[in-house]
Formats: sequence, C-alpha cells, structure tokens
Amino acid sequence: MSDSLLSLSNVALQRHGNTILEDISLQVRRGEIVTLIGPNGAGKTSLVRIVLGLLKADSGAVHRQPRLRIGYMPQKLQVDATLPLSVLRFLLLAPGVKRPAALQALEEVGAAHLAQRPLQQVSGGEQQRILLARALLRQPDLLVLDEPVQGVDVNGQIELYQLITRLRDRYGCGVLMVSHDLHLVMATTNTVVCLNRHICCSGRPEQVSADPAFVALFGKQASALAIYNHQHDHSHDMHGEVIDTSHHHPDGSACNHA
Ligand SMILES: Nc1ncnc2c1ncn2[C@@H]1O[C@H](COP(=O)(O)OP(=O)(O)OP(=O)(O)O)[C@@H](O)[C@H]1O
Repeated sequence: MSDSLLSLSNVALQRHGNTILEDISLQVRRGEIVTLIGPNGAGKTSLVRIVLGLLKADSGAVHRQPRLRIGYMPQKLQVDATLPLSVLRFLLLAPGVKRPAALQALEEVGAAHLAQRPLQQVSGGEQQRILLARALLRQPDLLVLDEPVQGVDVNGQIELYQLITRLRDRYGCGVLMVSHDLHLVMATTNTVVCLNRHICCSGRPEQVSADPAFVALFGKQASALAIYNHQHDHSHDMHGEVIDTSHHHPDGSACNHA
C-alpha cells in the first residue's frame, strides 16, 4: 500500500484571468515533513486551501488517501478580545472533544500549564502551541501548518520546529507546512518546495543546499541571516510570470534556471 497521504499532479488555479498556481505537483508521505517556501503572493495559502479542500483547482488532480484526517493549524488565533474564554474551553469548542483529550493535547505541546489561562493573555509562542494542540485533537494523518512560527522569537521558533518534528515522530503523521524561514526549516524538513506560482525548485534539503542552483536561488546571505529572501536566476514580470521560459521541473530535484 502506498504511504502517500496526499498527492497533487499538475494543479493549476486561476482567478479573474490571473494565474495563481500552475503545474504544481507534490506529494506528502506518512512520516515526512514537506515545507513550502516562497515570497509574498507566491500562492502558498492558495495551495494550502486546495489541499484542505476549501478551494477547487481549475485543472490537475488532488488525491488524498481515503479517510485522510487532516489537522490544520492556521496562521493566527482569531478570537474576540471581549470573549471570556480559557484555553481549555477554547479547545472544547471543537466538536466531539472531551476534557481529558484536550488536556492531553495541551500536555503534548508543552502547554498544560495554560489550560485555565484566558486565551487573550497567552503569548504569541503559546498561541501557536495551543493551535497545534487543537490540530492534534483530530488525531491527524496529515498536519497542515500555515506559518506555524509566525510572531515567535528565534528561540521559540527553534522549539516549535523541534516540537513539530517530535509530533511527527510520535504520531507518524505527514506534515505540510508553510514557512518564510529558510534557515530554520532546512534543519527540520525532509523536502523543501520553493513556490512562486510554479515550483521553482524542490528536493531534500541536503540535496538542494549542495546544489549551486540553490545558492543562486536563495543567496548565502539569506541562509546566514535566517531570513527568507527569494532570489532567482530567472525573472518574473509584475504579474509573477516567468520571463525566462527555459525553466522546467522534471523530477523534483533542484532545478537550474539557466
Ligand atoms: N480569490 C482571489 N481572487 C483573486 N486573486 C486572488 C484570490 N486569492 C488569492 N489571490 C491572489 O493570488 C496570489 C497568491 O495569494 P496567496 O495568498 O496564495 O499567496 P501567499 O504565498 O500565501 O502570500 P503571503 O506570503 O503574502 O501570505 C496573490 O497575488 C493574491 O492576491
């Protein structure tokens, strides 16, 4: 039996005559962490929405393993600041969730001590852990994390990525996450997919980082600063279209846009 949880083949999405995504093929297998990186407007959120089934691709195919359970962690916790809600009560809002399971999920993410804390009083890093706990409550086969370390300081980011890796190991789930942080992601991910409407390059981090095309794409400075800075050796016009059309991505390894 295939261990592929999710498979996208040649997926394309247009909106109002604009190409948002084109020719996107990727897979997430059980136990694998796949990270989507790309600049603002690259289509990362649109791709996540297609994976979640919230958006339908205009062409191409999306295959999910039968009865696939997806745990989704959004970018941010959206709560009414006037709503008196403890962390535990927030988790109990999810359908079918019982108190012991909610407490265990908080324990799993190192946030058991926050159970009775008003939701509005938790820090950015604590919020991300709570959202991760909520995603775990679905006992997911696949965790989909949209910028899981957003608004968290560097030490907190390292801890969160380590936590995600531990959860992957413990549950054997697949992880698809969006990140802007190339440097930290390289240490924890199995596959990096660089997206800019199309897939610019992808592969295992060690393969990608050893390839001259990778350095050309991201630049040494970007790695050293742990800040994502998208650099291509091909160009995009103001609509994100590739001006140099010689690129192609035959096998998922880093490509050289000569
Ligand atoms: N419903 C829509 N109608 C028209 N354009 C859209 C729609 N949804 C997204 N877009 C456009 O598609 C492009 C990709 O958006 P998306 O939010 O997927 O990018 P992103 O990589 O997640 O960006 P960011 O890093 O800024 O969050 C953007 O140019 C956006 O304006």
